[in-house]
Parts: sequence; C-alpha cells; structure tokens
Amino acid sequence: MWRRVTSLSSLISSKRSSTLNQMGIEDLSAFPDVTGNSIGQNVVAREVGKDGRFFKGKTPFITFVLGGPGSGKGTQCEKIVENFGFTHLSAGDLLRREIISNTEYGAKILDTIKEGKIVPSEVTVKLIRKEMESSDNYKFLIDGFPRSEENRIAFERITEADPDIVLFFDCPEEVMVKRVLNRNQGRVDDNIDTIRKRLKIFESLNLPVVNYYSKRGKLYTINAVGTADEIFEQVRPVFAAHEDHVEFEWVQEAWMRF
Ligand SMILES: Nc1ncnc2c1ncn2[C@@H]1O[C@H](COP(=O)(O)OP(=O)(O)O)[C@@H](O)[C@H]1O
Ligand SMILES: Nc1ccn([C@@H]2O[C@H](COP(=O)(O)OP(=O)(O)O)[C@@H](O)[C@H]2O)c(=O)n1
Ligand SMILES: [Mg+2]
Repeated sequence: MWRRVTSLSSLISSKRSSTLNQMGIEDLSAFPDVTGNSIGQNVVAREVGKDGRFFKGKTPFITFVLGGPGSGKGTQCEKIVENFGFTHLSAGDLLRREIISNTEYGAKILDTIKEGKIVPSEVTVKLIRKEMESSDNYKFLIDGFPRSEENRIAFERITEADPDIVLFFDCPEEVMVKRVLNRNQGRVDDNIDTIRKRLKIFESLNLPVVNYYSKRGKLYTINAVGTADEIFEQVRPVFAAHEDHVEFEWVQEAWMRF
C-alpha cells in the first residue's frame, strides 16, 4: 500500500548525523516545510502488488543509471530512449527544473548543486516518483540516481519499488573532468572547483551503491571510454536481452486486466 504523505517535513528528520554532513549530504533542516508545494501535493495512496512493484496497475521496468559527472550517462540515456522506448528521468534535470520554477526551496537546491553536494533524498525521490506516476510509459531510465546509499534506501522506502537493472558507466577521472569542462550547457556546477567537490563525493558515496547492486546480480558495468557510439554497443545488448522479457510481462499484465 502506498503510504499517504501529507508533509515532506514529517519524512525529513531534522536530526541528521554529522557523518552525513561530512559525506556531503546537506542538512535536511536547510529545506523548509514543503507542504502544499509541487512536491507535497499529488501524493496519493495507491495499491501496489505483493512484490511492491505495481505502479498505477502496471509493473514498471526501472533502470538506474550510475556514473560520475561527465561519464556520459545523459548521452547514453538518449540513445536508450531512441532504441528501446524508455522514458528518461534525469535526477539532476528534475532538480534544476525545481530551481527554475522558483519554489520556496529552489534556492536551497541551487546552493546544494553549486556546492556539488547531494540534495536530501526525499526531495529527489518525490520528484522522480511524481514523473513516474504521471507517465504513460512503464519503462524508466533514472539517470544520476541513486548517488548514495541514502538515496537508494529513500527510493525503496518511498516508492516501494526496486530497479530491474543498474548501469554503471565506469570512467577515469581525467576523462570526466575534460568532458564536463567542455559540456558548455551553462551549468553552475560545470567549473573546476565544483567538479573536484563532486568527484570527491562521488568517490565516497558511489561504491557502496555499486556493491549493493552487484551482490544482487543487477549491475552492468560499462567501460565509458570511447566514442558515444562505441559505448552504446556495450549498452545495447543489456537492453536487448531484457526486451522480450519486459514486453512479455507487460502484455501478460494487460491481458490479465482485460
Ligand atoms: N563518449 C563520449 N566521448 C566524448 N564526449 C562525450 C561522450 N559521451 C558524452 N560526451 C560529452 O561529455 C559531456 C558529458 O556527457 P553527459 O552525457 O552530460 O554526462 P553525464 O550525464 O554523465 O554527466 C557532454 O558534453 C557530452 O556531449
Ligand atoms: N540523485 C541526485 C542527482 C543529482 N543531484 C544534484 O544535482 C547535481 C547534478 O546532477 P546531474 O546528474 O545532473 O550531473 P551529471 O552527473 O549529469 O553531471 C549533482 O551534483 C547534485 O548536486 C543530487 O543531489 N542527487
Ligand atoms: Mg547528466
């Protein structure tokens, strides 16, 4: 059963261990009560299946896309969308959209991103969940998430869902730095100071997430060096192998509902 969440602040404990702050996770008390804003609204109780994976009566196929800044996550996601019909949800884009929309905590998100830190998981997860709920698709690429164990655990708790597969774009730091500095999208965090901070946070927080999914047999590590097309040739078979299975599950469910 989806839990009804009336206030984000009830989920966000203001008591955070100092370890989380040291790891670069912004103190949640920095984010005011967001009841009634775009995240607080639109959260409704829903039935989920026994395995917790039903979403509006359909089973989503969820792919988490991991990798450091500039490892090519967004670029490869575009190709997966074109070739396999997924909906691309970039956690960073959703957060940047909140900044532009000028909500009361947009400024806090901006500060966090400028510092290269991680936005409180509840905020990010609810943005992702809202997009999933309003989508007609059932195949999702969740790009740049989870960036930490805290992100991962919050997703499980709030959506009661698990990823089906996890891609990890493994890229040397010098390549990532070069790509980010050449990205040219006017991002506030694409400068050498913020990149250094982001890489530090990535190094300390990403490995436990990778290990977690590796142990569960869900991890696909992709060598992220090479041209975008060369890299996609490693990605393609991962989705091709799952495609029949995904389509079959979907048809089976639709048939059962009919
Ligand atoms: N394989 C590649 N070789 C060279 N440049 C790339 C490659 N993949 C992506 N890029 C470029 O590097 C920058 C970062 O890529 P992006 O997909 O935004 O990475 P991420 O989402 O992981 O930060 C972009 O300017 C993109 O065009
Ligand atoms: N799960 C996430 C994803 C992004 N973010 C924030 O958003 C920034 C940009 O994320 P992004 O995924 O767009 O960055 P890239 O890896 O694409 O360069 C991160 O450095 C974090 O500050 C976050 O806090 N939590
Ligand atoms: Mg990106």
